[in-house]
Formats: sequence, C-alpha cells, structure tokens
Amino acid sequence: MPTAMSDARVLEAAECAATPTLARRAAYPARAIARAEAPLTAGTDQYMRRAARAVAGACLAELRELRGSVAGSRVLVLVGGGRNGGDALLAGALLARRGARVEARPATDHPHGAALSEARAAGVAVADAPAPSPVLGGAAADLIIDGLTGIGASGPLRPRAAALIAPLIAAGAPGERAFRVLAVDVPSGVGVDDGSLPGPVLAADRTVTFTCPRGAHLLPPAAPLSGRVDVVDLGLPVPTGSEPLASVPDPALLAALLRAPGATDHKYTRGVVGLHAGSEAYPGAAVLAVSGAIRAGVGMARIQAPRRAVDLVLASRPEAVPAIGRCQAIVVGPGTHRADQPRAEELRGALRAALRRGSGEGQWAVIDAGALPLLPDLLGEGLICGPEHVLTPHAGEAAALLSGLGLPATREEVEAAPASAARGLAGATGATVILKAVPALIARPGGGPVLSLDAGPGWLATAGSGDVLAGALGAVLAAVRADRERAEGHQRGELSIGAAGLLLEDAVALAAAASVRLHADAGRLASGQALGRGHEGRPIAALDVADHLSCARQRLRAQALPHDQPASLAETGRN
Ligand SMILES: NC(=O)C1=CN([C@@H]2O[C@H](COP(=O)(O)OP(=O)(O)OC[C@H]3O[C@@H](n4cnc5c(N)ncnc54)[C@H](O)[C@@H]3O)[C@@H](O)[C@H]2O)[C@@H](O)CC1
Ligand SMILES: [K+]
Repeated sequence: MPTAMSDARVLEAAECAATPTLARRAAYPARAIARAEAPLTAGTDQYMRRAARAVAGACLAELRELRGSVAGSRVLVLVGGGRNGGDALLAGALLARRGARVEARPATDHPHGAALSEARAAGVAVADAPAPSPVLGGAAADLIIDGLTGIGASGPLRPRAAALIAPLIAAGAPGERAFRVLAVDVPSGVGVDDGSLPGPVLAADRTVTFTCPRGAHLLPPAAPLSGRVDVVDLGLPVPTGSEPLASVPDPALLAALLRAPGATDHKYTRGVVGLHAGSEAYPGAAVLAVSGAIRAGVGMARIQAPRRAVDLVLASRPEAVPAIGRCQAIVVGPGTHRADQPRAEELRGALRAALRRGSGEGQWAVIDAGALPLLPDLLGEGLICGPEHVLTPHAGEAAALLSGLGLPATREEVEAAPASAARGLAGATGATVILKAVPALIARPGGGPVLSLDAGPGWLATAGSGDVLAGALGAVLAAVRADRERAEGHQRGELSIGAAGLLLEDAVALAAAASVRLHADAGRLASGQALGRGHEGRPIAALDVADHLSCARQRLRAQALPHDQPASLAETGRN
C-alpha cells in the first residue's frame, strides 16, 4: 500500500531530481566541484567507494583488452596522500580480489588510512620505499593506476611523487610502451583548472573522472595527456553558481547548424563565400581554400587572387566564380604573406570593407594567415572587430598578434597557456578566435567558457591543411549568415531556421566549432583513422581533407536530433 511522504522528504526528493549529477561536456573549476561535493561527502567514504568501482571497471576493461584476462595480470598503484590515492587503493583492492597481482607504491608516509587497510586486506602488496621502476617482482607491470593527486593538488608534483613517475615517463608515450596507464580523476601533476603542465606528468591511456570534466581534460597542453576520458556519475551534484571553464559542444547542436538545402533553396540562400586567398608565391592555397568551401557545402565560392592562382583554381574547380560580388561571408588571407606588399594591400582593402565602423554588424569574415598581421594597424585606424570576425591563428601567429596589440607574448607562452591566450585575443580584438592547438580552442569576445574541440589526427599536420579549414569555415559562416538573413526577412517567430534564433556571438562560435569538427572528421576519414582504435591511418594531402569534407558533413548531420534547432551555448554543458 502506498504510504504518504512527509513534506520534508517530498522536498528533498524534488531537489535531488532537479540537481544534475552528470555534465559530460562542461569542465568546472576544482574549487566549485569540491564545494558542491562537500555537503554529501563529509564523514563518509561511500563516494570514494563508488569512484573506486568505476576506476576498477575501467582497469578491468583495459586489462582484458591488453591481455585477454585479469587473473595473473600485474598492476602497479601509485598512491598520493589524499582521496585520489584512496580511490586508487580501493580500486587496487577490487582488482586484487579479481586475481590481479597488485602492488602499491605510496608517495607519502600518510596514505588514506582506511583505503590502505582495505587494500592490504585484499592482498595488495604495499612497497614502503620508493622503487622507481615499472617492474613488479621481475615482471613488467601491465597497468599503472595513477592515484598520486586529483583535484585537491596544486603546483608541480612533489619530489617523491615525481620520482615514482620519472621511469614510467621514460618508457615512452601511450601506444609505444609495454604497459597502460589509467589516471584517477586527472593525470597527476597537471594544472587541474587551466590545463597547464607545471612539471612532469605521466601521460594516461585512459582517465576516469567524476561528475564533470576538469579543465585539464579539455584544455591544452594537458588535455592530450588524459587519453580517453570517462566521466562517471557518482550521484554528486554538478556545481552550480560557477561558470564552466571550458565545454565541448554537443555534436547534435553542430549538426543542427548545418541544415540540408530544401527544394526552394538557391545558391544565395545556401550561402555564398568570397575568398581572398592565394598569392603569386602560394597559388595552391587558393585551390585548397576554395575546395574546402565547396566541399563543406557552400552555394557558391567566389575567388579573388592573382591571375596565376585564379587559373589554378578554375583548372580544378570550374564552378568557382573569379570575381568578388555579393556574399554572406569572406575569407581573407590563406596563402598570403604580409611581405607581399601588393597582395597585402588587396587584403587590407577587403578587411577595411568587412570590419565595423560603428556598432552595426560587419561583413562576416575569416581572418587567416597573412591577413592576421594586418589587424593591429586596422584596429589602430579605428576599425572594430565583432564576433562575426573569426581569427584563426596558431600559437606563433597568436603571439605576434597579441604583441602587435600591445600585449607582449611569445610563442612559448601561448603554447604553455593557450586558453588564456585565446581569451586574451578575443577580448583585445572583439573577434571570435579559433586557436589552432590540440585540442583546438574557440574563445568568444564576450567571455564565457572556451570551446574545446578535437583537432583530428596528427596526419592533418600537413601543408595546406589550414587553408582547407579556412575555406570550410567560410562556407559554414556563409550558410549561417544566409539563414539569419532569410529569417530576418520573415516575421519574428514565424520562421526558425538553422542558427537564426541564436545570439550573434553564439551562432558564430558554433559555426566555428562545426567547421573545426568537419575538418577533423575529414582528416580522420581521409587518413583511414575513422576505422577506430588501433588504426593509425595513412598519410594524407590537404586536398584529400577537402575532398572528405562532404562525407564528414553527412556523418555529422546524421547526429542531428529530429527537428533539432541549435540552442544557446549554455546548452552545450548538458549531457
Ligand atoms: N570528495 C569525495 O568524497 C570524493 C573525492 N574523490 C577523489 O578525491 C580527490 C580529491 O581528494 P583530496 O581533496 O583529498 O585531494 P587530492 O587527493 O587530489 O590531493 C591532496 C593530496 O595531495 C597532496 N598534494 C597536494 N599537492 C601536491 C603536489 N603538488 N604533489 C604531490 N602531492 C600533493 C596533499 O598533501 C594531499 O595529500 C578527487 O580528485 C577524486 O579522485 C572521489 O573519491 C569521489 C569522492
Ligand atoms: K591522479
């Protein structure tokens, strides 16, 4: 017979139901995570036990994949002084009970007491002296569990912990070494919030984290050291009252932005892009950027370039129109160098026409390569960037641009703190910034979480790959702008197409994210890496990437939800 709940229980149940306990795509600050957990975790180790079960489950999967079985496998647990070490010890205990031979190496004289006792009781051997070798009793370890530090740590690893990982780091990168590494929460020693690398870090094959990602999982340079990241729901609340540091856009949102043309569409409603790309010295870049735009799905690509470059474009892309006229977005700069004065003057003219002179929206534009160094002088003339202008620097270009804007930075400094550089550049210029890093970062001029996007396979590091990205980005921007134009022509609320209902800043940032995603996926498809784990793929040329953009787009579209409309960027943190 159903019993009536007390008012307090009803309230509590309603509150629990309303509080999300998993946010797979948004990284919150460690302090906010700890603050949100504290009321539930104080005085109980039940959440540590849940964490340990998740860690052990991932270890079992890794061991089965590596050796075919768990019994008899050799596991080394690196143990720090906090609950991160507690998670690792309890996971070690669970593995020992499944027949693994487990040894723990504490980096502290005071590991978590209860977890240590339980591990010992389960048969985990605890080595007291630091023994800096991945060798267990003469045989190599199959799996290392890195439980040295988690969200409670700061600064570089202390000497005893650093000594434990030094020989493991020397054994090589993931995939090259004989053992696998599973990091608990984060690879120990990373800057948990900012993704920095203040000292040595043991790169993980896989990381098990809780409730939500941490900045270190999404931000370079630390992000690639996490390997595959599992975000586990422990029943602890997602932080509220604190903005995420970074987020990964939901593929369904990106897919919804790339609507398929309807029967009444024509090339202007699909989007027209004008490319100021290529030069006497680099004519091929024009071909790559135009091919990127066409294969990404633009209605028409116009090209402005020296005769030699235009001839090359028309030889391979006869559909390109060799004149700049009406277009919804332009791409300025691929395959150009500022030292080429006549070409730089042409680009300056295009940028002057695109940048804002007052508060109104400017011409949507990708500002790439040789156009980037022209920006400080143009801004000095009183021209203004808005979110509709997308800068696409790599670290060196970002450093030069920041320095040109009176914010001195070196390439090394940008590489050490790319998220801060991307935010700084967006803030200083007023433009949207795609910083080419691994992962790629997108910063919006109004601030908010940095978007983090997989940059694709290493094979994409090939000449001309950036020109293809610039072209694809121009195509997506043109399509999004065309959708907005079309919606503006209808009564408010009557028509909701693609990105029409989004804030300008969100629409451009999502278009940038969709382009990076298409480029990465095209690289994966072209290189054969799309076949999955274990397929290292094959070398590719930039034109191969352009050729695979349409297939990448088709695959991304397949992820769109039925009748999906892109929501605001605030939605990107949801599951
Ligand atoms: N709050 C909870 O109940 C839960 C916490 N969880 C785990 O607990 C972790 C957080 O635990 P803690 O707050 O105890 O913190 P950590 O275990 O992350 O780190 C604190 C410990 O590391 C040491 N330390 C700090 N900086 C260091 C450095 N640079 N080099 C070496 N050692 C350093 C400190 O002396 C202390 O012993 C999470 O990362 C997660 O793994 C999970 O068990 C889930 C539940
Ligand atoms: K760790």
